[in-house]
Amino acid sequence: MIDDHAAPLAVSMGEPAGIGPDLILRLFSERKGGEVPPFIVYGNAQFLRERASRLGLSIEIVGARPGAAGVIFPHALPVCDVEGDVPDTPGEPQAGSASVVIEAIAAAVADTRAGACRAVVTAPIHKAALYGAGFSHPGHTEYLAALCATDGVTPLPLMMLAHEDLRVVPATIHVPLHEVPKLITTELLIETGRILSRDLAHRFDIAVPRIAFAGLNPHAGEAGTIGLEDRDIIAPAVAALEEEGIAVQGPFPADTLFYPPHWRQHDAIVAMYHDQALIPIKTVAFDSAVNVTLGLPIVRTSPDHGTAFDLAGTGRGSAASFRAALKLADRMAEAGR
Ligand SMILES: NC(=O)C1=CN([C@@H]2O[C@H](COP(=O)(O)OP(=O)(O)OC[C@H]3O[C@@H](n4cnc5c(N)ncnc54)[C@H](O)[C@@H]3O)[C@@H](O)[C@H]2O)C=CC1
Ligand SMILES: NCC(=O)COP(=O)(O)O
Repeated sequence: MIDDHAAPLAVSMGEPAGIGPDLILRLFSERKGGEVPPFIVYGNAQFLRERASRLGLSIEIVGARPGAAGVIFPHALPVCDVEGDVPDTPGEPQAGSASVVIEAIAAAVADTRAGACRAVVTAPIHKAALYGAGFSHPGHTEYLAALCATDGVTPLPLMMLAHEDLRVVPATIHVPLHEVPKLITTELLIETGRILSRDLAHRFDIAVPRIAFAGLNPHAGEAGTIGLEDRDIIAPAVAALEEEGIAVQGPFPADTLFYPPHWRQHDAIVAMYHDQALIPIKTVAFDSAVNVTLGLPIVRTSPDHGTAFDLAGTGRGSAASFRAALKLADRMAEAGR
């Protein structure tokens, strides 16, 4: 039986043309002192050797399975090799690398679901580069939910961006803005509130999570005079969650909800769409916020940023959010034990 306390984190390599591999290699280089929890990379070992060499990092890269990662990590980077031809072309995604990127995520999830790894930490992907290889999801969040389907049932995944005391959850995720009003249903918001409350308690040790809902329209609809969704869809969801004993409030006008004295009164804010949630948190904490997927049977985190093609292969760029993602995955996995 696997002692999952000693199991590594599973880090998927992400887009090879992006900054993700650079940051993984740099964080491995900084592992001494125990600040970075042990991890195993799912990706192409030969490509990682080439990127390390480009960055001037002297790193031994060893093919491994998760069970051996803890022993290897102090002296070499364990890599669960995903075979394929992955050229090292920073800033220029290659169609031929896409299947490796997709398989790396699937393998990391499979090993984590099997208990061989403690949590999944994903490096950023460039979705457009993956569609030619059959990828059909708008992001990791949706792909991870599909990979976690059980008996044909796909869990509802929540995207949460978390930074110290500010946590935001967009109720709709990767969808065009014009589709948002029809996708926001009372049922979706109730389910979102339930999952958020449960996972904040279970994974973040917040005994009674306080959740605020943002409105959709200016001034949360101004009593139904500037749009009806706030009154007719969001308010009933808040009332239903309150009936269930969940500490919820709202809908609040979104513009002033992100005024610090307001958001500090809540453990998490449910926003109605992607940018309503992500603009405030990336504005105050771009360097250190972490993207977390809730609602899954596994822990998944990732840095809050994307592939940063302009920085890939240069050694520049901040590893702070990626480091925070590793540390948060470690803490969440521990909290859920
Ligand atoms: N979890 C994931 O897989 C994510 C993937 N993406 C993907 O990334 C691609 C590029 O997206 P963009 O909107 O351009 O966002 P981006 O985050 O890649 O870049 C935006 C700006 O932030 C800078 N930046 C990003 N990471 C940085 C770091 N670690 N240190 C310093 N500066 C950094 C970049 O240089 C750029 O100027 C898209 O294909 C998008 O879908 C975006 C967000 C998350
Ligand atoms: N802007 C963050 C983002 O879109 C990340 O999406 P995902 O790949 O983690 O689903």
